[in-house]
Amino acid sequence: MLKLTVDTAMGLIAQGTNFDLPLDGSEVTLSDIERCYDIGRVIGDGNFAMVRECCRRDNGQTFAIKIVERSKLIGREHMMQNELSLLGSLCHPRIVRLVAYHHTHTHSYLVMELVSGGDLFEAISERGKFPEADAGLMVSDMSEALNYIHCKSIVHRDLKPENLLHVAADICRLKLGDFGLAMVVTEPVFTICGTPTYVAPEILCYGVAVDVWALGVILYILLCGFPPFLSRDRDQEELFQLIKQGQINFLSPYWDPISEGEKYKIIKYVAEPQKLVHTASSINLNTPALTINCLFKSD
Ligand SMILES: Nc1ncnc2c1ncn2[C@@H]1O[C@H](COP(=O)(O)OP(=O)(O)OP(=O)(O)O)[C@@H](O)[C@H]1O
Repeated sequence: MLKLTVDTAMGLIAQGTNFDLPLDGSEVTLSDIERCYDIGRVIGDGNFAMVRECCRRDNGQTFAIKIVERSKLIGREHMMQNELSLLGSLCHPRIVRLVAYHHTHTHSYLVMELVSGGDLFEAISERGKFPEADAGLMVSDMSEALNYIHCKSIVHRDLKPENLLHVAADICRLKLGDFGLAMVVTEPVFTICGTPTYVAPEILCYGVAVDVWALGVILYILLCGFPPFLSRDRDQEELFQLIKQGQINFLSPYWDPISEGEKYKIIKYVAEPQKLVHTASSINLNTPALTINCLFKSD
């Protein structure tokens, strides 16, 4: 048995018990993993990973285990590194906690806090849209998470409903996960990435403001059930054109019950990051994040 050690650089959490696997990232076998964890049902999947519930055999604690086939990451190894080093360095109640990670010859295993209420994408698919009060709570949680990472100059770059997890079913409180595309920004970046619906217009030159833009898009979807920028033919070029024009429409009858004040705030909110990004080197996104935080509190 190896005594569990804390890797403070990675921000890994000590459990203070004997544990069967090394936590320094050195290679183990699948049977080592299975000896430590009872790996259960699938709770989610993405382009690169399958996420399952798991239970530590020694003390019965449950976690989510993200299983990544390493062959799928060839050329994208940095995604795993980001998730380990950036997520591992974060500790915030609104951000999914990374507990440990293990590698076998073929797979990587990220053991994370289990956030059991399902992701926001599923919730939007089921409920369509949310009352302003619930949307306000969720936006406030996202805003707190963003504020925390932005203060550390970390940009998430893939803020979308699939990466926001409900703490419990029917409770509108969220935690942010999937830091595969996250990076530290010290100067404007010139890479296009993310998911088209949530991509900001300044995709050719941006900073942490891209997360604030995506939050604006999510807020719009929460309130009416469909995205503000949409190509009927699913044409990505057309979608990017619409995003660059930045014209937000509040279609009737969907937006009729929502106050003019809220609509104005959404426009301001989506417009704000663009203004900030154009001030280039000294990007400070705490301001819009706080603005978002107050969106539903001021009326
Ligand atoms: N800690 C967790 N607790 C509960 N469910 C989770 C957790 N982490 C991820 N999930 C579920 O698994 C899904 C996929 O996880 P994740 O987004 O991290 O995978 P990915 O392959 O990196 O995704 P992408 O395709 O966006 O790159 C999430 O949408 C969510 O439903």
